[in-house]
Amino acid sequence: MDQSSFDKQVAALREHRAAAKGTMREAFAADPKRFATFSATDGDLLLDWSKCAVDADTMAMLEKLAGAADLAGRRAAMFEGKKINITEGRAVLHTALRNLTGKGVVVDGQDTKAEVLAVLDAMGAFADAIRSGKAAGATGKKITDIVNIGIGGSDLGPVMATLALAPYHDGPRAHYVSNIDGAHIHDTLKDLSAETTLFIVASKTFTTVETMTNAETARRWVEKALGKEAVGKHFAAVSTALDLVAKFGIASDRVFGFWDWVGGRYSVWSAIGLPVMIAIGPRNFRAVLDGAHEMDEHFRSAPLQKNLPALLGLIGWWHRVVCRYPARAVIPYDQRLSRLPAYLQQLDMESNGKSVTLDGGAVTTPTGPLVWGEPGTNGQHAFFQLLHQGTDFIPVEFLAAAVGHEPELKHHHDLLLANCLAQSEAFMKGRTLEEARAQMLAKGMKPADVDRIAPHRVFSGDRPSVTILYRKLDPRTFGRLVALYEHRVFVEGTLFNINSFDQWGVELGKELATGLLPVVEGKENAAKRDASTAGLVGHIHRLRGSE
Ligand SMILES: O=P(O)(O)OC[C@H]1O[C@](O)(CO)[C@@H](O)[C@@H]1O
Repeated sequence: MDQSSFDKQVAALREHRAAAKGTMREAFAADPKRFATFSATDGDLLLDWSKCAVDADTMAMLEKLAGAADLAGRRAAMFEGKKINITEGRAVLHTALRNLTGKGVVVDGQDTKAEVLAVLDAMGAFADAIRSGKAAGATGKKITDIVNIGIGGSDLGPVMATLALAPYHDGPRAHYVSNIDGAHIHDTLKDLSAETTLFIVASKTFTTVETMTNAETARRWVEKALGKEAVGKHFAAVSTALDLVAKFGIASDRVFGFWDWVGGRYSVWSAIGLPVMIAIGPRNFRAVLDGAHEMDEHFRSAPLQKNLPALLGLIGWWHRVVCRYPARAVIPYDQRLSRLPAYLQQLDMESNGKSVTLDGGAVTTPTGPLVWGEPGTNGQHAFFQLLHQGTDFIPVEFLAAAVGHEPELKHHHDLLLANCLAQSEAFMKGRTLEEARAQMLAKGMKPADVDRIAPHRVFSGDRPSVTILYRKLDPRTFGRLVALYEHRVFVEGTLFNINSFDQWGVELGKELATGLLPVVEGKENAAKRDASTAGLVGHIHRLRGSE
C-alpha cells in the first residue's frame, strides 16, 4: 500500500470526524432516507449501519481508503492462493474449502479442490457410518456420543456450529473438551459410557499440550473400560500432521487431514467440522459450506457500496481508528448463536491483535478491538447498563433472525425482536434531561425528587450500533454469517496493514508454561523466577501441603 497516501487519508478522516456536527437522532430526523442509504442486503441478509455516526462523505472517504489499502488486490491475492501469510510462508485458502463446484486453486503444485473433495467424501462416509451404527464401538453397540478433543480453532468453531444448528441435530450427542483443567474431561466423561463413545482428537499441529493431554486421558479411560484392543474403534483424528497422528496410534482410515493453508481459526469448514457433520449429517454440513461460498462470491464481486463484509469492515475500522473505541460488543438476539462471541474473540483478536505491519514496522493506528458479548436479552440484564450510560462508547453489533425455529413460540420471538430493536433505538436516541424530567413529572413524582433523580435517568444517546438481520438460522445462513465475519476481519486487517493469519503472540506463554511445569511439580526451585512467580509458586505449595 502507499503508506503516505493512506496516512493522509486517515488524518483527513479524523478531521472530518472532529468537524462533524449534530447527533444521530438529528440526522434521522433530517433524513427520512437514512436507513435506505446506510443499509445493504445480500439476499435475505441485511446489514444496517445507519445507527452509526457516519454520513455520505464518511462513506465516500472510507471507500477511497479501501482503494489506498488495495483491498481489491489483497482480496484477489487471498482467493488466488498467494502466500499472503508472509511470516509463515503460507497461502490462506479457507475459501477453497467451500468452493466445491468452481475452479480449484493450485498451491505448491497441488490442486486444492481435488484434495478438499476427497477429504469431504471420506468425512461423509465416516459420518454416515457412525450415524447409522455401521461403525459401531468395540462391543458392537452404536455410538451415541462423540467427544471432540481440541482447543482454539479446533474447538470454538465446531462448538459454536453445533449449538447454532441444534434444530438440525439428528446424530449422536456432541460434547467438546478443550481445557487442560482436568475438570473439563472429568465432568464430560462422568455420564458417558466408553462402549458408546467416539473421541475425535482435533489438532492442526497434533502437538498442542491441552489436546494431547486430554487425548491421553481419554485413551486411558477407554482402555480401562474396554481394554487396549478396543481403542481403535473409539478414536478418530483430524490434523495436518498425519505422521504424529499415526504415532498416537489412530488407524489411517479414521484420520481426516487438512492443510497448512487453512488457519486454525478458519478451519471449521475443513475436517475440523467432523463432529458437526456427524451431528447434523453430511447434507446439512454441505449446506453450511454452500452458504459460506455464497458469501465468498458476494465478497469477491459485489461493489464496495453493497459489499457486506467490506462495509462491516470499514465501519469496524472507523470505530476503532477514527472514533478510537477500544472494544466492540457482539450481541446475538439468537440464543443458538450464544458461542458466536467466543468464536469471534479468537477469529478477530488472534487475527488482528497485532502491533507490527506487513513490512515489519510499528503500526501507526490502533489495531483490532476487544471483541466480546453475550446473547440478548440476557446481556440487557447484566452489562447493558455500562453500554448505555458508561463513560466509554462501545459499538454494539446486533444479530437477529426474523423467524425462529419454534412457530408455536412466536410470541417469544416477537418479544426477542422487540427487545433487540429497542436496544439499538435506545443507544441511538438516548434520553435528554428534559425528557427524563417530563416523564417523571407525568408519573406524578414530586419536583424535588425529579430534580434529584432525573440526571441519573439521562441517556447520552449517539452510541453506535450495527444490526445484521436474516430470515432464519438455517445451515446455509449460518455459513454465510460466519464467512461474513471472516471477511470483515480480513478487511480490517488489510486496513491495519498487518498479517491477520499468524499468531506469534500465543507463543511466549506456551514456552514459559513448559519451563514452569517442573517448578509447579516441585522438581525445580522457583528461586530463579521473578519474585511474584516464585511467591505464587510458594503459596501454591503451601496450600497443597495443607490439603
Ligand atoms: O489445532 P491446534 O494445532 O491444536 O491449535 C489450537 C489452537 O492453538 C493456537 O495455535 C493458539 O495457541 C490457535 O491458533 C489454534 O487454533
